[in-house]
Amino acid sequence: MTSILNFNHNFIGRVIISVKRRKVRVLHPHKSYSYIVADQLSWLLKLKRPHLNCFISKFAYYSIKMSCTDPKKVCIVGSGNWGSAIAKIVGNNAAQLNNFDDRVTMYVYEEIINGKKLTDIINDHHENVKYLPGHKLPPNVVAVPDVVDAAKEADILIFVVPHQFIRTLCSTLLGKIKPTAIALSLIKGFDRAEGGGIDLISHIITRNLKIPCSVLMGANLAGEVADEKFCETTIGCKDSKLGPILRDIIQSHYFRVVVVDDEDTVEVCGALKNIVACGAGFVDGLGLGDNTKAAVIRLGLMEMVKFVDVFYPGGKLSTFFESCGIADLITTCYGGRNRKVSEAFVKTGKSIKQLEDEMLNGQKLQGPFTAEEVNFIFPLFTAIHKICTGQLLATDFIDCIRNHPEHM
Ligand SMILES: NC(=O)C1=CN([C@@H]2O[C@H](COP(=O)(O)OP(=O)(O)OC[C@H]3O[C@@H](n4cnc5c(N)ncnc54)[C@H](O)[C@@H]3O)[C@@H](O)[C@H]2O)C=CC1
Ligand SMILES: O=C(CO)COP(=O)(O)O
Repeated sequence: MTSILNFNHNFIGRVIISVKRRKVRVLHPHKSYSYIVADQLSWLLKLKRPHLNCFISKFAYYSIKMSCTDPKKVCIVGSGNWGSAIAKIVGNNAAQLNNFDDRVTMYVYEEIINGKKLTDIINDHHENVKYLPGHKLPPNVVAVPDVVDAAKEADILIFVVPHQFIRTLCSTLLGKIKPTAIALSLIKGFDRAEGGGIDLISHIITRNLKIPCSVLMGANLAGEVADEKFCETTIGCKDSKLGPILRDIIQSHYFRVVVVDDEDTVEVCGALKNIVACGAGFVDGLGLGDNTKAAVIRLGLMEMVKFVDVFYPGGKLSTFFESCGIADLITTCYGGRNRKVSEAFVKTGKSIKQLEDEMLNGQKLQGPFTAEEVNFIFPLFTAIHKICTGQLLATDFIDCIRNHPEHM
């Protein structure tokens, strides 16, 4: 049963009581709202008189007022291909859901396109004409060229830049954001740790900005998400209170979220599958068939599992069966940019950098960088790195697969 009660003095909003769910919801005139556990106001529920204009005691009034929280402000740090596709979902959700502020800021690395600033184009025409042409962004998504201006008031920071820019952004943001903010990283990649080895991007964000950072990874080719074609994704979040908040701002009827607590494994999957996708591209470039590509995908998956075992012990095998694992591996090995450029690399003999510039119109590849960062121990990843950097011929790739320890 849901009852609506209007306060008849000191009006602060409407109270919706859901007896079934034992929750009291306060709708503030300024969109602030709060869920109050029914136990706290159980006397109110005991009235059981729907549509009653009731007298609220001072105590109840203040307890409701105090628990009214401001709607959460969201900032998207990044505006590339994926950043813009996710801005479409987040902008729509923020406009519809009471617990989020309508206005979503989006940090845009400023560029001049045909004599106009990209931020002006986005704010005037609601389209990122460079990185996601042909898709309208909701008008409540506001492009901001200064990352501090975009992020300083945000309660939720969604990081979605190519991983090579994260350290600079963190140092710019240090001390300039709300200490209570939380972060969600959509960035697939690693960075080099200062003392050697690799660093997870979410760990860099947490360490540098001193805020918790969860991750979102999945089989999510940006163009298909922007076209509203159905897909799944995985949020890795250890804090059971934050997971639902992050899911609410990101989930839509065509973008379904599963939250798991195995944060590090989710992130490692998102980074490593980009290396395997380069291998899949070599197979395509060499004209080898789907069976060979499947072998590369399988061996890549084995190395991903091993990588987690060695460097992030305690990770769950079940996480590899979420969207962030096998599903993202498959979609990227068939439809991603890493695959596409790697195929062209074999066919044209041009360098990866040259092809990235020629083929991606400013978008960035993550696979070759990541292969360089993990260029040790793992034979498939190492072979892919060596081919990307010209230390090995693409035609030698099959020998690497043939001699992989999995076949010994
Ligand atoms: N595009 C996709 O389909 C998906 C991408 N991802 C991941 O999301 C992350 C971001 O990817 P995209 O949004 O596709 O980016 P993108 O590949 O479109 O990269 C271009 C972005 O980099 C920005 N940029 C260029 N120079 C910069 C600088 N010096 N400082 C800051 N920003 C600069 C550009 O302004 C632009 O926003 C990556 O880690 C990627 O792996 C994840 C899922 C899907
Ligand atoms: O991560 C992706 C899909 O989930 C996109 O992969 P690419 O960067 O290879 O396009």
